[in-house]
Amino acid sequence: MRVAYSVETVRAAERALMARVPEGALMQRAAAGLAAACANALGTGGGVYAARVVVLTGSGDNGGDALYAGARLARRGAGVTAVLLAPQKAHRGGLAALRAAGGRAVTPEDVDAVALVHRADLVLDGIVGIGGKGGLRPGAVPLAEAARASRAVVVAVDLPSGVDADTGEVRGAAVRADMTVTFGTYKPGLLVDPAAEHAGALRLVDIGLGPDLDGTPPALEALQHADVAALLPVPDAESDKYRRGVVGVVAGSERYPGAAVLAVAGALRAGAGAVRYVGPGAQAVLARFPETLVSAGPPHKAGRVQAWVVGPGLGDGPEARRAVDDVLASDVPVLVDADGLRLLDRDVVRSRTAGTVLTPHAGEAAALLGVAREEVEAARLDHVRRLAGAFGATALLKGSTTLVASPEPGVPVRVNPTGTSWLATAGSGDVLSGITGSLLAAGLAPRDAASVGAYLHGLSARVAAGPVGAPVAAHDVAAALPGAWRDIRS
Ligand SMILES: NC(=O)C1=CN([C@@H]2O[C@H](COP(=O)(O)OP(=O)(O)OC[C@H]3O[C@@H](n4cnc5c(N)ncnc54)[C@H](O)[C@@H]3O)[C@@H](O)[C@H]2O)[C@@H](O)CC1
Ligand SMILES: Nc1ncnc2c1ncn2[C@@H]1O[C@H](COP(=O)(O)OP(=O)(O)O)[C@@H](O)[C@H]1O
Ligand SMILES: [K+]
Repeated sequence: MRVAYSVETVRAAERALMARVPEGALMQRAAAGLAAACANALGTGGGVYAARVVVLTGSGDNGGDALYAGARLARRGAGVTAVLLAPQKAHRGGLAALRAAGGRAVTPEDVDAVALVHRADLVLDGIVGIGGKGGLRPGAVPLAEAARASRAVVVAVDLPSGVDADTGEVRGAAVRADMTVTFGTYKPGLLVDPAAEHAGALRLVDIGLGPDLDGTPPALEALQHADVAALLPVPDAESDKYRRGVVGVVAGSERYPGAAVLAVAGALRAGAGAVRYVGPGAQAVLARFPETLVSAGPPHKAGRVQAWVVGPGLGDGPEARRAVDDVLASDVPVLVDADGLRLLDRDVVRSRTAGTVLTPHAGEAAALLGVAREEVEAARLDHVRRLAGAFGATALLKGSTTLVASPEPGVPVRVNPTGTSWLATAGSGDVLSGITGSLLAAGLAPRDAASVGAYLHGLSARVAAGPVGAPVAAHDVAAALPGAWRDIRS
């Protein structure tokens, strides 16, 4: 499991650790890891010797880390120039170390710092770290823009400056890095868009915080292969199709029969022993998947299921509404997606005794919360938590960096590490609904079903798109599920 802790938790752990180690030790550990990562990045170009390194230096310890790392690179022969954005407040020890190693420090008033950045091989962003508030100050903006436009490798120190470490929000100008070297633990903002998109590749440097973080719940967690492998429902010798779980799918309409086919496609390959389909798309479903058990009539007459999926392509007529009410009245877990989200009654969801999983994209989440779509996209972590709290349900917010929040406060949000923007294709959400519903039917808890569902879905899309990347259709994602499943279990 990859975990991210809030700034408050990081600060407390750092205080505890600092009390036990010599003064400055943590910063040296950070700087050593940072310099090694920079040397590595330069190694793929011309190497450290004679490389032109510019250190964008702010007023806090983030600048201190960057200056000490700059000193280490200077000792290995790099030409290092620190651009001091707040000359009076630049970290004294770091500055002295840089000068002693043969580096120099300038201010944007003395020199054309933008031109320096344009000529650099490597730019270290030590403007601001976990102490940052808001976007970049105006003085730093042209330098951040120049770094992005230049050929230099841009390495952010701890965080790309200007992004919010706790929320993943970017409320102003921010550095865009090729790589972020972060210290002690990941911060939530490094894993959640839009901030995550600014971070580039992530490197974690161990500074010894582990023991002081243990025992505090992280703010965010990301499953990895081993975690998912442990959760996947695998049949044993005693299994039969009913014990593996039966998932009911209420999806599709005369107008959108394809949504039914895609939801069933996901459900069939995600662990349940059987799939029941209820709705007007039965013919289309059977033509493609003869193994589906289809029935007409209301869902509660379809036979026993261990979980329902309701919503994809359902339309919003009276029958669709009745189907949503019918399913929500059941005593088994229910996943509500797409049109179902427009038809559900919040109080009904809140009063359910079995689990409910809501799977909106940003637009649907915005409608459920009565806010603008842009607000949800700008503050995904905040809104997924609000959604789960408001509906007393597990909320899976789709999009780049899909998030899963539980209704109980204090439970870490899960962020999905798989996925690809090739998934932004019509119908791929229907496949996700089927997968996640199938996992619910197989007995996974709502939070596990939603996060494992997103993981499988994202991995399947990567498998389907291939290592170089190519357009995939939603049915390709469903077809790639067995390959993703095998990859996780191998
Ligand atoms: N505390 C520790 O033990 C360690 C801290 N480390 C480093 O220290 C950093 C935190 O240092 P600080 O607490 O000094 O905080 P920062 O260096 O992140 O920033 C604080 C300073 O930046 C200014 N500032 C705030 N928002 C700004 C903005 N938007 N634009 C420009 N300036 C802004 C503040 O006025 C303040 O002077 C971490 O991110 C990490 O890089 C590491 O050395 C590891 C150990
Ligand atoms: N830019 C992106 N990067 C990664 N995944 C994405 C991106 N855009 C969309 N997706 C994923 O694609 C799927 C689209 O689902 P959805 O919006 O419901 O579409 P549809 O209703 O057409 O099925 C979701 O799983 C979502 O997380
Ligand atoms: K930074």
